[in-house]
Amino acid sequence: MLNRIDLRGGARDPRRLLPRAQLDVSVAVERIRPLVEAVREHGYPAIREASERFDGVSPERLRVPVETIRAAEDELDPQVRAALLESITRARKVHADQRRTDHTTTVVPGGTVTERWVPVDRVGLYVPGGLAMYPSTVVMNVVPAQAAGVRSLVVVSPPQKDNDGLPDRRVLAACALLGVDEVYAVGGAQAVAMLAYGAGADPAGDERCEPVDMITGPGNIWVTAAKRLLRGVVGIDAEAGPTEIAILADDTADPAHVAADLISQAEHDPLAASVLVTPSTALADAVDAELARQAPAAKHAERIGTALRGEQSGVVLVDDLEAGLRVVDAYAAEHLEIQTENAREWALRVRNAGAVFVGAWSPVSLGDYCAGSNHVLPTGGCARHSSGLSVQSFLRGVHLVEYTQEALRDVAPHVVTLATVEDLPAHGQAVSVRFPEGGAS
Ligand SMILES: NC(=O)c1ccc[n+]([C@@H]2O[C@H](COP(=O)([O-])OP(=O)(O)OC[C@H]3O[C@@H](n4cnc5c(N)ncnc54)[C@H](O)[C@@H]3O)[C@@H](O)[C@H]2O)c1
Ligand SMILES: N[C@H](CO)Cc1c[nH]c[nH+]1
Ligand SMILES: [Zn+2]
Repeated sequence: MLNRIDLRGGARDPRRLLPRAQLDVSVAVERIRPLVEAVREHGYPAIREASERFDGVSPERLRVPVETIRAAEDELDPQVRAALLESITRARKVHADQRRTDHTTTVVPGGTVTERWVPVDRVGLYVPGGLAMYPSTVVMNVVPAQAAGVRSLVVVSPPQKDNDGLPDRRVLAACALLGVDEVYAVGGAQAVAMLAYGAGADPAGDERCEPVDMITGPGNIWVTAAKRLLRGVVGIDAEAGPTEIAILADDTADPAHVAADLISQAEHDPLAASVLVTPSTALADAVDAELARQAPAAKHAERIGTALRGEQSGVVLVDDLEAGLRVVDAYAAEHLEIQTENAREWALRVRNAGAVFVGAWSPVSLGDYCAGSNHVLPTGGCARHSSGLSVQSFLRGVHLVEYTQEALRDVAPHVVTLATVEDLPAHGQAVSVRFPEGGAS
């Protein structure tokens, strides 16, 4: 069922040979550029037009009334409430430990640098809602932002035809559980553009959305493309686009579990990627047989089948686990499962992955909801340079530089020398002028 890529015999450039979708983010950026421009120029009317076109519904007012958010919590199924609260509690535990403390370094007597961690002021959190609904993503966005101390949080999520053009009810309830009361019914690239540029007074009323300083959260390829396009106008977290799972497995792995995990992430999107890397042809054959058995019976069989058959998915055959490790490092998956003997030892050697799931009892689905870890993770190879969402994503390190007169006098000749080397003498002069008696050059 899965495409086979045979890297046995020492293929030299695994990164080029590994499966990845052709419709990549750079192509999508050009397609959404006019829409983003229209939102910047026209605000609400352009957003409405895009919602009508892509979501088939455009609510009269984009901002969800606070009473509607609260009512969604009141109406929440008790079992769903309990599960969300468990997810919030576990996520809060892990994220509380991520908070960095300010630190002062005494560089020389009288000369200190203090690093202060200052939260971003206003943040826009994207919660997807196209093919699936994501109350869990409210948790994964909001918990780290709150732990960082962000003062102003706004959630955007696509309008739903079956909820009067409001975002999904469970998404609204999760917002209420976390105390978020600024929510807009808008999704896709238009939501990202609205957050970045703000949207002025709505002709239909008096609402307005103030621009944010940073946008975080996952989404489909259009959302990811808009984040890439608007990076710089606003800060963004890593690109967290269509989901990916890679599994490094040997003969000890259970093919039924491996197949179920590959299917679980293929369920997100026809563009999702499911990749098995193994030295065992016996396992590859058994997983294929399991996929053929399990995938057609899944609720979302159609998009699962599209994702599994797509060029972005496949089985990569390698000589041994050492070669497999090089392959998964080159691939840099959003999620990497290690289902091998001594899984932890292999996991600790992984350099590039959004998150690593170790052994038979830590499937990606656990991390999606209730492990305590964050599920907003870098895709498309971005795990080579970026991390998943964390408290740190919402903090900026600001240096406080404090030198006494004596400490500045001591180092002044070095500053003047470096300024002269760079032919920026005014820099040196800004120090020398403070010591007219000399000694600064
Ligand atoms: N990497 C991560 O951390 C992570 C986490 C959760 C989900 N995901 C991914 O998020 C995605 C969720 O996708 P989804 O579709 O369910 O919800 P979504 O909210 O991301 O996308 C739906 C929105 O896309 C917009 N849209 C559709 N076609 C468009 C077009 N041609 N141009 C501009 N906008 C368009 C619609 O307006 C709609 O509001 C999946 O790909 C899933 O794999 C990733
Ligand atoms: N697997 C997704 C991250 O790529 C997160 C998620 C949310 N709900 C289910 N799964
Ligand atoms: Zn998932």
